Amino acid sequence: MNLKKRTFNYEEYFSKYENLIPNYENFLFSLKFPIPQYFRINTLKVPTKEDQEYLLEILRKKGVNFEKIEEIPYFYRVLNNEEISLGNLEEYSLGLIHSMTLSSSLPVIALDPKPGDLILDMCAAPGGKTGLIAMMTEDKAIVVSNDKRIDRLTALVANIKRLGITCTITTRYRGEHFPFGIPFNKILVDAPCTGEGRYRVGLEGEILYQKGSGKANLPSIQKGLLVRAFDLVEPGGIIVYSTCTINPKENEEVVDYLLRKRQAELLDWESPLPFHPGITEWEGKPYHPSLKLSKRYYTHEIQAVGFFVAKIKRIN
Ligand SMILES: C[S@@+](CC[C@H](N)C(=O)[O-])C[C@H]1O[C@@H](n2cnc3c(N)ncnc32)[C@H](O)[C@@H]1O
Repeated sequence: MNLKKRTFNYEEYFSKYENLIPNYENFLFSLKFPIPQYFRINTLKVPTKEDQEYLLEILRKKGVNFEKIEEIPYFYRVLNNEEISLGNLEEYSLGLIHSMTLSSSLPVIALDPKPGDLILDMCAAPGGKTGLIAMMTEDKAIVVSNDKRIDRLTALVANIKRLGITCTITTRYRGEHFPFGIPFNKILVDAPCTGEGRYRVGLEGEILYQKGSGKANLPSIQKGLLVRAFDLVEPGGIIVYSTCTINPKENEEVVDYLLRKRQAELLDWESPLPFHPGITEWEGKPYHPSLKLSKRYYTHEIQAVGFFVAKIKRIN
């Protein structure tokens, strides 16, 4: 396929969101800069304050400049982005740290995993959120980490091993067909999406990191995943639906679809990062008013990948 045919000018591409994205000009400007790298300390392998301080000191000595993220425990922002590749560090190979964008923690914070929970991570690979769930529950929940792609499952299993996690079972199903019979009390649907929250802009105004055009049916896949998650979770259980895209058709409209099909309600939760409420209308189509409880995160406001997060409760 001719790659040029797939790339768009960014101003043209994002113009449909001009009235949706706050401080739109700042948003466009921010796309010209790389998103900072972040890492988190893996407390499963580095549990004590003393060892954490020692680890940070070693990283400093190796030339990693970073600052602590006050809002989210154990996360650090790399300040000398261009000079550092976190994945090449020995501390990464040993599983003492894990690199993941800051906003990737938000769906897990919304899920609020606790020791003893039985959790399905429906689209789990390569495992950033599974790893954080394991860390937040001190490896004491049971986490079924599922993904449909074998190549990505390989990366997931490698990450689980590297991070010293023992509480996971990995499975390979299309989420829409994940089998019934396991009484999950929490399910994370970190859905495949167009990834607009990751897009950056090249020197000629071309969009970088844009995925292929074979994703046209994403909203229907996302709806299938979310409805199945609802049917799998126990009554009273929690589902978190998240994407790293801006498109309301992959976000609010998917949750709106669930609210029309099933007895579900949106829940509020305390966000550590600034957000904008979900929208209740797009291109003339009204969504359920409670969608304002979902949360939109924009790259230029959080200096991380843009995200959408909705916390949902199964009522009956
Ligand atoms: C946004 S990524 C997940 C990232 C992951 N949660 C993490 O934190 O590392 C979406 C994942 O969904 C998987 N996927 C796509 N379609 C799927 C389906 N129908 N069922 C299950 N997984 C699917 C993809 O292979 C991809 O790994």
